[in-house]
Amino acid sequence: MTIQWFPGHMTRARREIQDKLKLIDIAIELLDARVPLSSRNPMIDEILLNKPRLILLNKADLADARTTEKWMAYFAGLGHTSLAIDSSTGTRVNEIPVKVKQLLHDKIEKQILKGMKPRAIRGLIVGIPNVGKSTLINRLAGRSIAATGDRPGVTKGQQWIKVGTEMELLDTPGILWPKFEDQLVGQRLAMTGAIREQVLNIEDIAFFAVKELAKRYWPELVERFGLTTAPPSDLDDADEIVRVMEDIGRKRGCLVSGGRVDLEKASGIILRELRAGNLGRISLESPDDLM
Ligand SMILES: Nc1nc2c(ncn2[C@@H]2O[C@H](COP(=O)(O)OP(=O)(O)OP(=O)(O)O)[C@@H](O)[C@H]2O)c(=O)[nH]1
Repeated sequence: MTIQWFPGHMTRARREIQDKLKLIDIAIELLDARVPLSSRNPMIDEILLNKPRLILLNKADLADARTTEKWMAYFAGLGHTSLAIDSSTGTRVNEIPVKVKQLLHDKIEKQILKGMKPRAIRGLIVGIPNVGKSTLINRLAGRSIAATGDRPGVTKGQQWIKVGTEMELLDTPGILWPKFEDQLVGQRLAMTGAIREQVLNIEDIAFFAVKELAKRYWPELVERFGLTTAPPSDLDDADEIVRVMEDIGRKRGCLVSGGRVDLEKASGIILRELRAGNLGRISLESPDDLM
């Protein structure tokens, strides 16, 4: 689901998360492993302040494993512990309570030293729309709980979901906004399907996708679509990208009268297969780009 975010919504979302922070021991920041920077809220450090934090690179099943490793090293460099997971199948999700306990080790020790029986660790999942918050909550809870489509501003009673015996989660995640002002962020999120096609034109999104794929994953493109065309000689030449899109369209029989390629149809195919992971595991951002 895509939400329209206005400055007022952002302020309210931020306040709602900060109210919830008072109730919890740790924030669990969910990012999309394919686009960890673009799926990251630009104000996250200011919002979470000094709350202990675990970063989860979700949808790791769709991302390039080597690039995900690099992202984990990148976040370690910023002082954050991270874990790559797949909430849809549950891969490595059971490591979350373990990591959380490690991160709060000192606090738990202090409680024990004071003779207190440590209570369950309380966590809050935060992330931008479509990053997988509800899927993860349901996975951790072992049953279907989170109302997908929960929106900021809709108050309801706080409920704690038990995750094993030592952890509890707030049932409603904190919804954050992405970095809208950066056009590249919008394009990358659109490629993953996090931003609806109504906002950006489908052919434009597929154009960006083919450009990115030609840059890093040309062999995967050739293999998936059986391309016979040469790679673009200049990635900044729009005609060269469209030539590849047309070849994809021809290979998939997206033709209109006169033998022209139906680019809209071809675009739909490209995006659907990219998002479903049919081209292989693809990361659209790498820490190498930041060098
Ligand atoms: N392949 C894959 N898909 C996932 C994973 N986690 C979530 N998804 C899919 O991503 C889509 C969005 O997941 P949600 O759990 O609804 O995301 P959300 O963050 O709660 O979204 P909002 O309700 O819009 O805030 C759904 O189609 C999920 O099935 C994952 O680890 N791997």
